[in-house]
Amino acid sequence: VDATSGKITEPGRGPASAGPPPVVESIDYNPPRGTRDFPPDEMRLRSWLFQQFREVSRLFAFEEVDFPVLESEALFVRKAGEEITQQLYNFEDKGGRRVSLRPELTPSLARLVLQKGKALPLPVKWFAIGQCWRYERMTRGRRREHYQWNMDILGIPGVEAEVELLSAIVTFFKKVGISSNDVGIKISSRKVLQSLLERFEVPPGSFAAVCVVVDKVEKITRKEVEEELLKLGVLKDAADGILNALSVRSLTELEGLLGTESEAVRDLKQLFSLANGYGFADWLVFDASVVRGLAYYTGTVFEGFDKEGKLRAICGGGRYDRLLSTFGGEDTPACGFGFGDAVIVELLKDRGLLPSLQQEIDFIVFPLEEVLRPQAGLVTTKLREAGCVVELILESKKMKWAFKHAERLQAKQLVLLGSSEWERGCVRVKNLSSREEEDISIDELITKANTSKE
Ligand SMILES: Nc1ccc(Br)nc1
Repeated sequence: VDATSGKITEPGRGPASAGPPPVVESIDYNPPRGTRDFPPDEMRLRSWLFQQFREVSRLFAFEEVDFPVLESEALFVRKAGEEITQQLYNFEDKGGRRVSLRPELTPSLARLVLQKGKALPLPVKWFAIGQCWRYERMTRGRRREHYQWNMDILGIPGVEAEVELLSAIVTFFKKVGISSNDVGIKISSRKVLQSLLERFEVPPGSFAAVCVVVDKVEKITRKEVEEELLKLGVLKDAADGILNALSVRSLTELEGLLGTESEAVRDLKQLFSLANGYGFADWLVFDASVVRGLAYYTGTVFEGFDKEGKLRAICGGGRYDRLLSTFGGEDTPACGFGFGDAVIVELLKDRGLLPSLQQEIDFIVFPLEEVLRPQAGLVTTKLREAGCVVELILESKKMKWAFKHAERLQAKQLVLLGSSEWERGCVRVKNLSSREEEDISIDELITKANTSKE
């Protein structure tokens, strides 16, 4: 590979007497458009973030699951006009199958639950962290992949499930240093919209599509929303009534609008009351305009938002009681959320809450003479067996290089093997912060290492 141009040549092509082999093509060192590499610094932050996701999921007694990033396209084809289904990263594979990179995890989770069938006791409490894809026209220059943390509860029809999920989200925020001054969670129910559509005699078959349009209300103008609603058979006065109703500012006002028998009002009152019991009601805000953009939500919907109003939704979720039956399964109550890896990092950056993450090296082992390399290997193995992070210098180097290397890696201690010390059964250990040094036996070194790791 030519170091500057990155051009590669195919070795061994053409007759022996021919000149240099032809350049076949140049390799672009950047990842495909809209995708990211994770070099060590970024990977440490991603691993830290996923560790927080996993720790919260563990505390809530959820089990981790995963699915193929490639799924049958049929899992995601829906007719409600969602952006997510219009940007499928889909194609026909070499076997002529219609497949797609997953744009979300919920349909895969539903598929696995249905695959397990009655053998799977309910409630199911599963979480997953997976890369999701969209084919965004590069005109908008947005990313085409992100990682999403999902938690889902299946088999619980009541808002007790939503409250657990909301508590998990709040637990995560608190764990990374975010408070209810920084972030809130908007709560509503699609049953609000359902009641309004019934009141205005909108055909029930357009419910999902209406939700998808109404979800755009903060992204496009009200006039454009009304035009899109009109195309779905929602007449002007109905559209006005619906959009005005979604601006109610309290559950009391909502009850005045929908009546005391409203399921939406009952669910939301119970949800807020339970959240109060858990101690996180201060994170929640009723907001009737929240509908979320996924067609399959049927009840409670929620989204995390930053109170400075600078960022896109941090996370979002809701109840999807009909999804499994649309896949041919039994009607199974379900709710869950998705939490992306991008907005949360922007928020942590903005709030100065990014953790400082360095590689942690306990020992650098350095044979001063190559003849002592096998012995250096022995010391290294024993230190690693004691649970220490050890960097063994793999080439013959000068002492000055070793010290600079230790400095760069911020290693704690440097173990030097020299023939005179070795003949006395010792190694020299330099503490790189205190600069103290001592000759100690290997057994003593390992004993100290074990003690430090207990
Ligand atoms: N659904 C989805 C997939 C990938 C990205 Br980036 N954003 C949303």
